Amino acid sequence: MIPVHLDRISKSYGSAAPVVHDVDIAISAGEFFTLLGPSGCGKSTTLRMIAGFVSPTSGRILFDGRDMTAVPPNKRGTGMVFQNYALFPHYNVAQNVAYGLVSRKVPKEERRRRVADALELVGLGGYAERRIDQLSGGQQQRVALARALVIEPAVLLLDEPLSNLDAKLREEMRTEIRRAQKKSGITSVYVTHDQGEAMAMSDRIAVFEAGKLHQVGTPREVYHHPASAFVARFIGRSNVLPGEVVGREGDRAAVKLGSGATVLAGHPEDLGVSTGEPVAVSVRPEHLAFTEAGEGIFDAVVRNIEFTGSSCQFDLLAGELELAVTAADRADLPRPGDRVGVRVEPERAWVVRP
Ligand SMILES: Nc1ncnc2c1ncn2[C@@H]1O[C@H](COP(=O)(O)OP(=O)(O)OP(=O)(O)O)[C@@H](O)[C@H]1O
Repeated sequence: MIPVHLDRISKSYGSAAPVVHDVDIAISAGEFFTLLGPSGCGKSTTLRMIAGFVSPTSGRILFDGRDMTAVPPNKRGTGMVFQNYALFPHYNVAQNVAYGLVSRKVPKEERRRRVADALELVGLGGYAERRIDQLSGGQQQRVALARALVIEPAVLLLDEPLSNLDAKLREEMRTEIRRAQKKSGITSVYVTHDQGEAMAMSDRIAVFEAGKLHQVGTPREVYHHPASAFVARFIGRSNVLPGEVVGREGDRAAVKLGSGATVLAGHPEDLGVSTGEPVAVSVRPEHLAFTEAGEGIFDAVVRNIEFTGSSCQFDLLAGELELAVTAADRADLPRPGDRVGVRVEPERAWVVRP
């Protein structure tokens, strides 16, 4: 188990704006760490810099304190799992998994044992002799994972490994990947654009937008204390409410919203919030609740309701501001066209960078 440090790395192609900009991340030994963001945000480029397929324009990649920036990919001790599996179709399962051991000249007996262990680890114990084209997509991805794990890499790198699978299989496989990673203890870096996947699997998540790192935190931290409006909206849903700081109470800022109501909101330590400053406050839909009109932070009209089974999702209009509210299903909920008051659950408002 080794730590990985991305030491202020940037990447530019030609004279265009950097696709990765001054990213500094310290990944702990044994951690399952996810690079998350929308398409084109630079997460795959960052992963490729860790693998060594792409050289940073500036900055360094350190494995266990050792500078790997100039070390070629095959000398870094990384295992890769790709979206398209990249298996050899004319080899059977065991031959595919053994590939990296053959090229490392591992003796035959040891090879056989390690391949069997790796297949066991990914739940493919009885599949050694199967042809690749006789496997489902999920099984092929397990083979790809076993092939990466069998070489006992120092760092496991996974680039959107589940995007070719259907939704149900994706959920099963993310549990499998996490289980295998925990068992092997290998420091892992996972790339995805799927926030649900990132939340479910990761020890910590780095959220990227347009080459810039917005936040690094545990799933709970990025959900409850997003650093920016982008993170608040990208991780789950959020109401991002514009307002102005009018004072403080303890460690929280008093923010006057457009409706004239004031909310107390926590804020990131490094975000100075002084009186008079325009800010945005993030409140999750499940942290807004209904009250009598005139009693909350907003008066609103119910525009639409969606029943999802476990809850009801309300779209409201408060003046020109659209609000999302999630409530547990019950008989006395408001209906479309009703006028309602909306209040914030205590301690649930959070100041974010605009
Ligand atoms: N070889 C290259 N030459 C020029 N531009 C590139 C090259 N590789 C990537 N880019 C650009 O860098 C940006 C980031 O790409 P990257 O693949 O890292 O994003 P991503 O977040 O992984 O997106 P996706 O999920 O779509 O792969 C994109 O705008 C892309 O067009």
